[in-house]
Amino acid sequence: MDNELAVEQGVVDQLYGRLDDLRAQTRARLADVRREGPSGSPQNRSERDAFATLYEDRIAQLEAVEERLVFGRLDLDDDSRRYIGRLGLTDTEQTQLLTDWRAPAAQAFYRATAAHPDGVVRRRHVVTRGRTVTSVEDEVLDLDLLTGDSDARLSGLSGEGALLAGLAAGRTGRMGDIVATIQGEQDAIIRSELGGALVVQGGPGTGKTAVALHRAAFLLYAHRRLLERSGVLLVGPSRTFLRYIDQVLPSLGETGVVTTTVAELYPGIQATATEDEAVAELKGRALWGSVIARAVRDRERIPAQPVHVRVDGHDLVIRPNDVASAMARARRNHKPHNQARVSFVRDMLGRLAEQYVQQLGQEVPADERGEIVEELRTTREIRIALNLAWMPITPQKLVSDLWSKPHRLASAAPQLSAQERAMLVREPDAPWTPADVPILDEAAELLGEDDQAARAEARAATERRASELAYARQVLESTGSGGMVSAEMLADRFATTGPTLTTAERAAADRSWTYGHVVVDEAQELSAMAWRSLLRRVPTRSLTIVGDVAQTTATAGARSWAAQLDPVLRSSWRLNELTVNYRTPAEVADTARRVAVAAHLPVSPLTSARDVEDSLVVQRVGSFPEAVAETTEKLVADVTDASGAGRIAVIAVDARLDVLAGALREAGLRPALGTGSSAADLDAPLVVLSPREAKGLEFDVVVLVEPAEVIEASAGDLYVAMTRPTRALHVLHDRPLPAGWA
Ligand SMILES: Nc1ncnc2c1ncn2[C@@H]1O[C@H](COP(=O)(O)OP(=O)(O)OP(=O)(O)O)[C@@H](O)[C@H]1O
Repeated sequence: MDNELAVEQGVVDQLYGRLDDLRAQTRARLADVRREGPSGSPQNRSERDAFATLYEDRIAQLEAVEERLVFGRLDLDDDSRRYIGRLGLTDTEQTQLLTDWRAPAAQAFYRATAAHPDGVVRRRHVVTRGRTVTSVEDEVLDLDLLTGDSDARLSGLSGEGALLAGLAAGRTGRMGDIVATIQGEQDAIIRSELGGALVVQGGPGTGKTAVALHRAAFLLYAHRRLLERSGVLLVGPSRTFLRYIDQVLPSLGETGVVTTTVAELYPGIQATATEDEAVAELKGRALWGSVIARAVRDRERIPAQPVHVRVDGHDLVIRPNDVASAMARARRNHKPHNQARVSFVRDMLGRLAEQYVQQLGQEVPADERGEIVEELRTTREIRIALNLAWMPITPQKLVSDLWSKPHRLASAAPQLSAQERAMLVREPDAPWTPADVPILDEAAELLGEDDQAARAEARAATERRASELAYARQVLESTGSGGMVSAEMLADRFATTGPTLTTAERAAADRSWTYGHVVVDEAQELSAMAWRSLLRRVPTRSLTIVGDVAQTTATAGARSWAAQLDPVLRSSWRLNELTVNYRTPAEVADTARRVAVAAHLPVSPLTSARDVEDSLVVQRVGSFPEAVAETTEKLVADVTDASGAGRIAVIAVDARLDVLAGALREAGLRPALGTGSSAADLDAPLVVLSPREAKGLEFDVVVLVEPAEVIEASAGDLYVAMTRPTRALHVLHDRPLPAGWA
C-alpha cells in the first residue's frame, strides 16, 4: 500500500508541478500585455484587452482547480494508464498528463462496471488532501485479476470508500462538487445530449442539484462554442439556495453561468414583498397570458366621438374611422404595443396633416409638410387624443393598474370571479412580489420597449459618442497623426471595440436575452406563468429540469411533471429518474418516506446509500423554546469542529422562528435567522429556518420542531424538512406525530 501511495504521490507532484508552470506562464503573459500600457493603435489596444481577459480567465480557471486536481486513474486493457482530473493537462510535448473529467476518454471512469468494463481493468480513486495523497481505493473490473489483490473490491457503488467518506464529512454551508465520485446513473444524465428538455425526477438527496450543476459544466465543455456565445442560465428557488451552490461551478472551472430566481428574472425589478399563498397561486395560473393581452388591448381604444382640434386657425378632426384604420394598419406587422404605436401615431399625423393641407388650399413641398407634421405632433390636444387612443405604457404601470384599479382588472380578467379579483387588489405603489414577475414579463413581451426608454438610450448613446469623439481628437493631437484618419473614424473604432461585457453580464442585464441552455432546479415549484417566462428565454427548448414532485410546497407548483410540462412543452420532454439517496441516513429517509406516502405525496422510489447510528431522535417536550435551546446547545458542541465544518439547522413553521431564535440567543448561541425575503447566512454554524427556506439545502443535524404543525401547512414542507440532515434528525414534538411515522 505504501508503495502505491508513493507511486501516486509521484504522479500527483508532477501534475501540480505542471499546473504551477502553467500558472506562472500565464501570469507572465498577462504582465507582458499589461506592461505595454494604453499606447498603440486602437486595434492593437483592443487585441491586448482581449488577450488580457483571456489570460485573466485562464488564471482564474487554473487557480480554481487546486483542490483535488486529480482524483482518478484508469488502468486499461492495453496496459496504458489514464489519470482523470478537474481539467486536461498536457506536458510541453503535448502528451496528455491529465484527462478532463468531461472528456469522452474519462467517461469509463464513471460508467465502467465488471459486467461492462469498457476496456478498463482497474479503476482507482486517488484521495488527496492539499497536494498529498492520503489513500487510494481500487476497483478491479477484470475479475481474473481479483485473486490475491486484497485491497481491490467490488461493490454496487463506484468508489464506495471515497463516496462514503465524502458523504460523512462535516458540512460547510456550501455545496461541494462530486466529480470524483459521480455514480453511473448520474453520469448518464450529466452527459445526456444537449437538445430537448431533460427532466430529472428524484427523491430528496439523490443528487439532482449536483447532477444539474455538473451537467451545466459538461455542456459548456462539450458545446463550448455554441454556449459561450448564447450563455447558460441556472434558475434556483431562492437567493439562499443560489449562494449555497455558488462555488460548485467555479470549482469545476466554469464561471460564466448566469444564476437567478424567478423573482429576479426581470432585470431592474426587485420582487421582495410577500403575499398570501392563495394570491400567489392565482397569479401563477396560465390565464394571465390572455388577461395581459386583453389589458394591453384595453389601452388601444377607438374614440366614441370625433375629436375636434384647432391648429393655426385650421379645424382638424380625429375621426373614429381614421383611428380604426390606422390601428388596423399598425397592428398588421404584429409588433408589440409600444412599438406599433409609433406607426399608429405616424399614420394619424399623416392623416391630420392631409386635412391641414387641404384647408390651406395649395400645394405644399415635402419639407414643409414635415414641419406641419412636427407641429401637429407637439400640439397638446392632438397628443392627448392620440394617447387616449393608443397609450404608451410600461409593463409596471400596466400591471400596477390591474391591481389597483378594479375596473381595469374587471375588463381584462372577466374569467375571474369577483371574489378572486378582490383578492388581487392592492395599493398602486405596493412593492412587487415574486408572483408578479412572470406577469410583468408577459406584459413587457406584449408591450415591447417603451419608446421613452429607447429615447433615453439614444440620448445616452449620443453622449457616449461625443465623449468618444473628444477622446479620439485628443489621441489624434497627441500622436500627431491628424489628417491620416478623422476623429470620427477613430471614435467609431473605439465604439465597436471598447471594453466588452462578458456574455453572462450582457445576458443578465437583458430581459429579452435568449440562452443556449437553461437549467431549472427545484422545478416542481414553478407556476404555469413562471414556465411561460422561462421558456421565452430558451426558444430552442434545450433545458435541464430537475426536481421532485413530492417536495412541492408552492400551491401553484406541480404534483406531476406531465400536468406541469405538457401544456408548455407538449410531450417533447424526456424523463430520467435518480433513485439512490446519498444525503440522509436510511432510518431518517425511510421514516420521511412513510410519512410522505401516508400524506399521499407522489414519492419516488428511494434506497439510501448509508445508515448512521442514532440518526433519528424523537423527544416529547412541554415548552419548545427551552427544549430547542437545550437540545441545540448540546448539538453545537458535538457537531461543529475546529476547522469550521459542521452545520445545524432548527426548522419550524414561520410563526415560531423569531421566538426560537430569541431562545437560542438567550442560551448564548448565535443563530442566523432566515425568514421571508432575507436570505439566511449560510456561513453561520447554526441557522433557524422555515422548511421552504431549507429547500435544497443540507445540514449535519436538523432540529425539527413540531412536525404536526409543519405538515398542516404542507405535507411537502415536512418531507423537505425531514430530509435535510446528513447525520441526524432531532424531532421535538408536543402534539402526536403525523400518520405513517411509527
Ligand atoms: N455521486 C456523489 N458523490 C458524492 N456525493 C454525492 C453524490 N451524489 C450526491 N451527493 C451528495 O448528496 C447530497 C445531496 O445531493 P443534492 O443536494 O444534489 O440532492 P437533491 O436530489 O438535489 O436533493 P433535494 O431534492 O433534497 O434538494 C449532497 O451533499 C451531494 O454532494
